[in-house]
Amino acid sequence: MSASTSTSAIANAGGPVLLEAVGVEKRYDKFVALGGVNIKVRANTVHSVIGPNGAGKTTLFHMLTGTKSVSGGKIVFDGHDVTREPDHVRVRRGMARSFQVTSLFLTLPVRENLRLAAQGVAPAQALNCWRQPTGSLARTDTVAGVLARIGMERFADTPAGNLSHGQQRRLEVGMALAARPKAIFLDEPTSGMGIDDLDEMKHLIQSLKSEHTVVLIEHNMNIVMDISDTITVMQQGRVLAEGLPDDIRNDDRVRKAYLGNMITGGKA
Ligand SMILES: Nc1ncnc2c1ncn2[C@@H]1O[C@H](COP(=O)(O)OP(=O)(O)OP(=O)(O)O)[C@@H](O)[C@H]1O
Repeated sequence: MSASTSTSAIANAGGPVLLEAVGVEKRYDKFVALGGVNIKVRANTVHSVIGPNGAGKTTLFHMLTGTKSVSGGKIVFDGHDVTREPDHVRVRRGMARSFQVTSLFLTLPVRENLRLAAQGVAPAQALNCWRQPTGSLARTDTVAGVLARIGMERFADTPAGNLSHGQQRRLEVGMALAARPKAIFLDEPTSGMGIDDLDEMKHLIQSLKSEHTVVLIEHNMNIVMDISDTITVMQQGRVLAEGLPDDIRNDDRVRKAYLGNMITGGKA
């Protein structure tokens, strides 16, 4: 299966295209990190990006969310050409990215973390007294909704630094949700998690697509195969294949390039 032959199956999954990258390139001097990536993410789906280390997954996230500029190509989000827009403008358009633990205020309770995120305050800005929080001051409803969504109501008053690793990872997702985004970008949300936390994170991600669109980088193939509507496989800065989980699982080139033992138990 190639990216093109699976298009008809993908066309039936999810809503209209919310995010599209066309021929996106990223070069670092002569090194080509992305060599012309095309991707279409449909609304209210979980769209996973997988591939071996160094394939360009995180670089693609940087391009889509605007944390780094493209060397070529085009990115359209929610009907707007956002290719040259910086990340904070894309956030206002409805993109949110979940960063790792560094995005938490460790000494503040969970509820306060979410309240600040709902106001658009990131830790990097917290000490910048010149920059006012945006939005209404008390986003009580948003915070309550997010607490319920991430299943952390009983930890609302617990300082983020006292949470377990798995709970902190869920709170990071909550921080992104507090901005009430259309699309949420999760970069390895299960990394370093124990088995119990994995299941909760899996259900949380799956639950998000009723109200959001999820773009996910994830190395845990059980989770990817269980919850993805569409999977894009990257290799050496290009899209190797795209399709439904079953298509990807059975794709010979994907098995050779990446999955192999990961999904077949060594019987590939
Ligand atoms: N600032 C940079 N300067 C030069 N090369 C870079 C830079 N950032 C990333 N790269 C290179 O681009 C390639 C893609 O990196 P990227 O982090 O996007 O891969 P990845 O698929 O996310 O990998 P992983 O699964 O290990 O996180 C790698 O070879 C990496 O070394």
